[in-house]
Amino acid sequence: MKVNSGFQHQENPTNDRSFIKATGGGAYKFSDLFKEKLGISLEKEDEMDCLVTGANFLLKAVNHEAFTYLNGQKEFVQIDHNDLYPYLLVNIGSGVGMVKVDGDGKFERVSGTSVGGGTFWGLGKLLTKCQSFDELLELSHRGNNRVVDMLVGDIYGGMDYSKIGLSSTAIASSFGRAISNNNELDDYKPEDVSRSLLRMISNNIGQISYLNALRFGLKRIFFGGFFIRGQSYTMDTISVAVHFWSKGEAKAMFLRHEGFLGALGAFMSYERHSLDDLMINQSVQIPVDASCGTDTNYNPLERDLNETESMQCRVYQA
Ligand SMILES: Nc1ncnc2c1ncn2[C@@H]1O[C@H](COP(=O)(O)OP(=O)(O)OP(=O)(O)O)[C@@H](O)[C@H]1O
Ligand SMILES: CC(C)(CO)[C@@H](O)C(=O)NCCC(=O)O
Repeated sequence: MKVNSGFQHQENPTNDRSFIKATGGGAYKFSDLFKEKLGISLEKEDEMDCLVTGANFLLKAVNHEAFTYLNGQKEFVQIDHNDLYPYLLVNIGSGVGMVKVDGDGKFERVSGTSVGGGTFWGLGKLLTKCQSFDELLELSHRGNNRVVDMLVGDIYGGMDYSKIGLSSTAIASSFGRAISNNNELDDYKPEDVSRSLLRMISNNIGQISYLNALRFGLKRIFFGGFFIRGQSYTMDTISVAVHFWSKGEAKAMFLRHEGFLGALGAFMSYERHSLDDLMINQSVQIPVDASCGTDTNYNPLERDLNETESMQCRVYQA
């Protein structure tokens, strides 16, 4: 569930309780709990509406919101407001949603995959016995996927398969090495398993995203969702997948506030008069570092802003 930071008291037809906007499945799932324990009503906003509203807002209002990430290099992308649409928004949460965005409030969910962040966390937990998502990520930083994955070179006796553009180090089959040598799970280091899993899932998402972009002739793919969390390896793998499958034609772009699109969208859906309070000469405080997670390499402010708790961005009235 994504909740926004706003909190309101309002005359409500049914009661006079406080309410907050909320979106995603949790807005339904935890509605009774919020009411019972906190006396707060959740006003449900559609998840896809909120995602798109949040992404559009960030892309238009926040300087240096989007960036590419390749070979450890982060490069901010200048967004031309007049040439933003159409684009593909890929939200990697527990599952993955792919949304073709054509404008404000104009979008279509064109695809999705159940192999997403929940898969990494769930399967990773089973395979490595780690206790937290951060621990699993930490493991992946130290691992070597080549121990677990079957590479093209493993199949071709160390050679590239250049005729179809596959180098000897390309993954031919994720987890493919585990079929050999009668190995058991215990024979593999959790670090290597975690890295292979992260690579498999990120690669797959990158590939499906590109194919969907191709399907609709979209030039730009923006990736969001809490799975990414500014992780260099995750972003690098997704970027490489998009680069590889598009033969360099398309670039993956990431959002600095990737985990907050839905919450921001829900916030934006407060009634006009409430939003007006924020507009004109006022600014919104958006947390910039809340999604940094454990990746010590991740600094969303790098080359852009000083280390501050929040950033200011102006909200313009349409
Ligand atoms: N500290 C964490 N604990 C658990 N999962 C985390 C953590 N940090 C990042 N994640 C990743 O974020 C994913 C959830 O992301 P997010 O909150 O955006 O999605 P969601 O709303 O649960 O899912 P969906 O978009 O499918 O509804 C998890 O599956 C996991 O891969
Ligand atoms: C079910 C939702 C929309 C809930 O956020 C998300 O987890 C998702 O897009 N899952 C992928 C489902 C699919 O398209 O196969």
